[in-house]
Amino acid sequence: MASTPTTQAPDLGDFFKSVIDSTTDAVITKDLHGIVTSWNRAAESIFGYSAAEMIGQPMVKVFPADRLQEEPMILARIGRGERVDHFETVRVRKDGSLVNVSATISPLHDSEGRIVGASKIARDITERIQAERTIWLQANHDTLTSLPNRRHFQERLTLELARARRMQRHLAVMFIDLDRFKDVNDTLGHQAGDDLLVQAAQRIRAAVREIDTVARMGGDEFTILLPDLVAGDEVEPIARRVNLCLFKPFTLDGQTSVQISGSIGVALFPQDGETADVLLMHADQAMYESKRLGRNQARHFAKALESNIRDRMRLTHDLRHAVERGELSLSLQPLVDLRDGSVRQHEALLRWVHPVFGAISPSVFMPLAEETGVIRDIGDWAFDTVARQAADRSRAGSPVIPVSLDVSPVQLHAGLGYFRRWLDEWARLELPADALALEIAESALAEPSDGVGELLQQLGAAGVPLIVDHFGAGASCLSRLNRLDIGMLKLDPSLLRDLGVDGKSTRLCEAMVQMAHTLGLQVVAQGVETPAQRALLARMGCDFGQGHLFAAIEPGPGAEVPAWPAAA
Ligand SMILES: Nc1nc2c(ncn2[C@@H]2O[C@H](COP(=O)(O)OP(=O)(O)OP(=O)(O)O)[C@@H](O)[C@H]2O)c(=O)[nH]1
Repeated sequence: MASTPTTQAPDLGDFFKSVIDSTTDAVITKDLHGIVTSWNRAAESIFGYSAAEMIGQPMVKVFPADRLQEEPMILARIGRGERVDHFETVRVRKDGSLVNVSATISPLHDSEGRIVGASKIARDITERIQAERTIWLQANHDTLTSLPNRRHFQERLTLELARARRMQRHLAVMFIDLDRFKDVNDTLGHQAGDDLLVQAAQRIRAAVREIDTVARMGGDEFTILLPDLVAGDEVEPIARRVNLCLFKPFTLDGQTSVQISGSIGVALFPQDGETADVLLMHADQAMYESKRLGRNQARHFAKALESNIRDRMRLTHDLRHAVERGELSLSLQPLVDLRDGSVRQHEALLRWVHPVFGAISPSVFMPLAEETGVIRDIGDWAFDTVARQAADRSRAGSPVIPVSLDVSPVQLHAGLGYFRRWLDEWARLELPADALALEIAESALAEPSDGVGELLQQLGAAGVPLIVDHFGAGASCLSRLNRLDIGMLKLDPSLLRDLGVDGKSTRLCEAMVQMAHTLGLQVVAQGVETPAQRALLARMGCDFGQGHLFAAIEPGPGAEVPAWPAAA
């Protein structure tokens, strides 16, 4: 800065001039019209204007456009003889940059006590404000995604609730939990998981309105605050957009394509809760309802709870007609020979696409089908479909690939008569007896009633290959394996989770494969997802693999984004 005379107020003695020029605070005086009358060295360095450039100029020359209204307010207070203490504001430097200042402005009096202007002492607090901002950002934001964190979200929610109450508006809280995110970490690594979280955060942010707050609550949980709603039904299309944006494949590490989905719960103010805590809790509960009903969907808290029972009744009712309405389909999952990669067999899995609710997870409809006994009709339909397809292939001269069907305890309790029709029909179609296998869950074997044990023996004797499904997931009943005519064991996917990562899990799998082979059983590993798992299983002698690695993750009907569940 040029060494121009800086203080031009004629009434200050040399002593005071040197004191004022030696301070690091800007010391400025102005008249009652806001015209600068003195400007010390520190003012020159803080604002970048020399005294010559400022004296005689309006003080507002250093005010940003959006703060111009502060000057009349300050001058009015000075005119009333009041002081403005530690006023924190922003000013603009000569180079256009902004500077945060804390100013104390006091009235200046002439020798007769009349107010003639104001003195202002201003301190540059830019560094302090930036440090405070950094601390605030760290305390209120998630470092991975840069989204607001739980604490910030709760603060915003509390503020917006107060506003919604005042303005008589609605407000919504959305709770989102990614589905099966753990699998991404487990199969592709934590870094890829992080990458997915960052991309998911960006997608969710882009799917909502500018005024909405998206936060990361931790792990794979996100929340959205939707303020200023006229009615709750505005939330539905937003929830849909969020479901859709998460359902589109993600590219991780620039190359691996991964598909996930999200389960959403919605709670509305005021109908579902009046406070931040209650709304968050209810949105969370509704999110769990979405998970329970098959994931990849959104549920509204009140509707979710109210309609829970109604939905069950409706699904139970509709399930009875699903067969005749053509809503069921079978998806064939290949069992791949781990030695040469050939497909030796298929498992036929049931899919149900409900006309209103969309794809319903088998984990939802199978228990209903069992409770109501409808599973017997559905089982018959599955058998007839499989038999027809096999007969068509056979007639066309193609080899019949063996297929297995899941059989529930309810079907087993129906006795041999139920299966006799299947066996007769299979024989009538001149299909190979060993080309139809039945899969029985390990749990059904644990304590089979006498009738079921006998039935399994009869089926085995009739040449029907029997497979134990989900072996190793529950109470494995090894003695049954020996007594019944079981030909194959399917290891539960949970056994593969830590394969190759954790030595114990790897040894456990190996031991199960050896044990099965000792008993003369073939082994299928279910839930094979990576080439590394496949190679390891092949090395330990496992016969077959089944899972995403072999069946491309095709969306198919089971993976459609379902409709918002309308209250029936
Ligand atoms: N990569 C990564 N993983 C995280 C982070 N924070 C938590 N996790 C993992 O996120 C996973 C959350 O899994 P859950 O939500 O319990 O389970 P999920 O696999 O999503 O299954 P569902 O929620 O039942 O669909 C856990 O495995 C955590 O270890 C993180 O910052 N980065």
